[in-house]
Amino acid sequence: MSVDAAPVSELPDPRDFGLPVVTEDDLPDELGTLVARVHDLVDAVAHTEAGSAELAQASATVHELTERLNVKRRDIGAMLERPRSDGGADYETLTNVVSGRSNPAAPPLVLEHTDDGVRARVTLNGTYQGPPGLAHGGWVAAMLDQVLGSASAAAGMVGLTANLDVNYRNPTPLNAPLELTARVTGTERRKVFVSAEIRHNGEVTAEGTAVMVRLDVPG
Ligand SMILES: CCCCCCCC(=O)SCCNC(=O)CCNC(=O)[C@H](O)C(C)(C)COP(=O)(O)OP(=O)(O)OC[C@H]1O[C@@H](n2cnc3c(N)ncnc32)[C@H](O)[C@@H]1OP(=O)(O)O
Repeated sequence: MSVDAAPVSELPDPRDFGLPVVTEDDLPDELGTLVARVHDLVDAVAHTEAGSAELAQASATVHELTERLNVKRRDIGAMLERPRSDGGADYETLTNVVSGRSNPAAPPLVLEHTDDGVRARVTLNGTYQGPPGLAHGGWVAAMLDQVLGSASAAAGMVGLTANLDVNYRNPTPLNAPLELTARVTGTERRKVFVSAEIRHNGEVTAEGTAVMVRLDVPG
């Protein structure tokens, strides 16, 4: 097994897969503000103890807003194109549920490239609760899946997760800063082997490994 990453400049263009592509210029600043506020709204709804009248009023307001926003909907599968300093481009799924820029359900996870892979920082609010006061194991796996896939993509190998293996070492806390790290550990034909960890205060709460299978570019 060896690490045999393709140059990042060879990353596939989502347009070749028939996916719509938007740029940061297509995203108004107000969308970012709305996403952050709806993210907070979900947490507020999950934990409110407001009375019936207040709840009825809030429900009507939210319903009206939903109708207004649904008048003009973006196509599902839209990809956000971000220019790189070397002239190439990075792509991310705009509504990705873990890291999507326009998805209020995303934690949101802020990701950066490192010398050996990727690092992400995130704080999960009470919306991501599983056991009382702790992060849901499914979300822990989802976040690991995301950084594992991103590490593969960062190495020039965009693929889908074929296999994901998670070990929960310690409870993952809510409302506390978490750090995720991931890297490619090897390749074999179209298979990309990746590993990742989640840490809180330097202590590993969960670790994962995955087999990503590289996408075949159409044509
Ligand atoms: C920037 C990106 C961030 C993305 C982060 C999020 C990542 C995700 O959540 S992806 C979504 C979840 N994953 C999916 O939906 C994938 C569903 N599965 C599939 O589509 C297919 O099974 C797929 C694409 C993985 C593989 O199918 P296919 O392209 O036909 O590959 P196939 O020819 O069968 O296998 C290729 C190699 O992978 C291996 N392989 C296939 N499945 C597995 C598996 N489950 N476990 C281990 N190895 C596997 C095969 O053995 C073969 O290896 P070898 O070269 O040694 O013979």
